[in-house]
Amino acid sequence: MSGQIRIGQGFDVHAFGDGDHVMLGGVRVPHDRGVLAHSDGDVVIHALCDAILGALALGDIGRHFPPSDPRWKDADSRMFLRHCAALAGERGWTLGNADLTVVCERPKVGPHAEAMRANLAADLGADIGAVSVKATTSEKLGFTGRGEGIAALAVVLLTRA
Ligand SMILES: Nc1ccn([C@@H]2O[C@H](COP(=O)(O)O)[C@@H](O)[C@H]2O)c(=O)n1
Ligand SMILES: C[C@@]1(CO)OP(=O)(O)OP(=O)(O)OC[C@H]1O
Repeated sequence: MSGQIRIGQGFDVHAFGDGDHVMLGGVRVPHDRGVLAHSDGDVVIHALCDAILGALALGDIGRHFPPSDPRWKDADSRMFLRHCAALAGERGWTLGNADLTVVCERPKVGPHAEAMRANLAADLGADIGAVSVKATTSEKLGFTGRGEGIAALAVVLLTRA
């Protein structure tokens, strides 16, 4: 294979707080808690942005969208993702695939995984078959197990001819 490849990984956590939903992969998932965040607190998208930025060696999401900047207050994280996808595209990189794991006891992610994949694939300009969304509990262990917060991990592969 004569093309180039790049791999990137991302991880994000948000604490639960008051609220009635969490945003996951751009999907509004009903829940008895919300998350504490400057933006809409979408851990899936934040981890995915960091994976893309990592593959590009362009820092992290906080460098591009500082939490101190009032422009990003309550921001729709899909805008962050489209920005990161554009940075990759401008440099000639195409998504090979993205694999995401959400870690929480609740809410159940499975029923929303297909809608999340569709949103993420649209924002990445990728085929939905290249975007995977999985979930696991942490078997009641740690901060996710105690229901204190939600975490997400992302791995991406970028390709360039
Ligand atoms: N928030 C979650 C957590 C898990 N799932 C689904 O349940 C399966 C079993 O989870 P374990 O942690 O007990 O292995 C998991 O494979 C997911 O399919 C979920 O949808 N949402
Ligand atoms: C998304 C940003 C935007 O200000 O803030 P938060 O929503 O707090 O999310 P986090 O993952 O903690 O940090 C990254 C920031 O760029």
